[in-house]
Amino acid sequence: MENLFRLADQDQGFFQRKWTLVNGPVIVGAGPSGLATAACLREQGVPYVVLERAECIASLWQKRTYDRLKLHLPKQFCQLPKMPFPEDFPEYPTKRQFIEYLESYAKHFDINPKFNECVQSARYDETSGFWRVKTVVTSGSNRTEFEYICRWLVVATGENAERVVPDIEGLAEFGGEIIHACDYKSGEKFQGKKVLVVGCGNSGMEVSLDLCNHNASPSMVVRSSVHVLPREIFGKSTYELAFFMLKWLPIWLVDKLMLILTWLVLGNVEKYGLKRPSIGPLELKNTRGKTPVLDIGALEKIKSGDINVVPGIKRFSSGEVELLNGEKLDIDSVILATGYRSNVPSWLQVREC
Ligand SMILES: NC(=O)C1=CN([C@@H]2O[C@H](COP(=O)(O)OP(=O)(O)OC[C@H]3O[C@@H](n4cnc5c(N)ncnc54)[C@H](OP(=O)(O)O)[C@@H]3O)[C@@H](O)[C@H]2O)C=CC1
Ligand SMILES: O=C(O)C(=O)Cc1c[nH]c2ccccc12
Repeated sequence: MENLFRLADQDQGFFQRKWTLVNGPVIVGAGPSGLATAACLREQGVPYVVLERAECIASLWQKRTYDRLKLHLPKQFCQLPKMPFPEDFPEYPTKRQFIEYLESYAKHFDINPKFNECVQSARYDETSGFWRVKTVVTSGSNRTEFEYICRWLVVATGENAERVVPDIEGLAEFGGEIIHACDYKSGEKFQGKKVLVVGCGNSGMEVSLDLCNHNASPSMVVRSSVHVLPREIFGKSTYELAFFMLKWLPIWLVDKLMLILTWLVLGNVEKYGLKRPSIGPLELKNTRGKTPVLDIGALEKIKSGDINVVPGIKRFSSGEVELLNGEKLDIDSVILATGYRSNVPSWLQVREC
């Protein structure tokens, strides 16, 4: 303890840093994982503090998702521990239903995150055996620095904390609207527009489909390769099937079987410009974290030509994009479905081994 007080005192220089000793873990992030951790600790009677940079739980779900979003894995794979989804939820809950469930989950387990509190750094102090977690609390234009001292740190900030915005030549000269997929809500305002969707992950595919459904004309950039799988294979969830097979079979064999089954359901998708990676879908998820696309209708639109699949981008110019094959397209808007990244490396200070 003496060590601890010395530690906390070091920083109390010109302006006083407020600090608290947490008698249990500090959980960073009030998304599904942070909430699940907090609920399990609550049940065990372990105290904790949840720190959340946004002013609400599950901010990615509440603020950075489009209207038509549904879970694309069956509900039994997405519910949090100790409280199942309500019986009347459909197999694939909507974003609204999922948020509603998370809100009632937090309420049920009496989880009260500290909102608007952003972790700046977390460092483990070997001498004292404590974590030192520095935060900034924002309230209007006020910023207050704070520090938590705790024995355990739970990192629950996810893989999608920050948007990835690529630096593509000429993007600044394009002149039309450019948004990231996290700011896309619906295709309504793109009616009649020619839209370039950059990226063909689940976001790129679903945004392109939504644009079609709102009578816009999307071109979707596929710069490398992508695994498109059906959401269901012969009435069974593809994810469930893969999950089941993995109990008995090695991953390479499950990958082979999944690709055979996928071929039976979807046919050869490479002829539509959707080249498959050389590594199987599960192996790719495992080694590179790249999620397969679970098709919910975009493929039909690609086959019918309503979604135009195009190769990588060379450069943008005013109202136009030039592709790597030399083709030039007139476009009105650009949607960057270029993915997300974790922000953990920017604040978690771990010693290099
Ligand atoms: N219904 C659901 O449950 C949904 C789930 N998700 C999930 O959210 C997570 C994020 O998905 P998503 O937003 O699609 O991001 P992803 O990281 O999965 O995909 C990003 C895409 O952008 C491409 N890309 C990146 N930079 C460029 C560039 N400069 N030029 C051309 N293409 C580029 C990537 O291509 P490359 O592969 O060549 O790098 C890739 O196709 C995933 O886990 C996904 O499964 C997303 C939407 C819906
Ligand atoms: O949606 C995600 O983030 C997933 O991880 C889905 C997923 C991972 N591995 C799979 C294998 C087959 C189908 C879906 C998935």
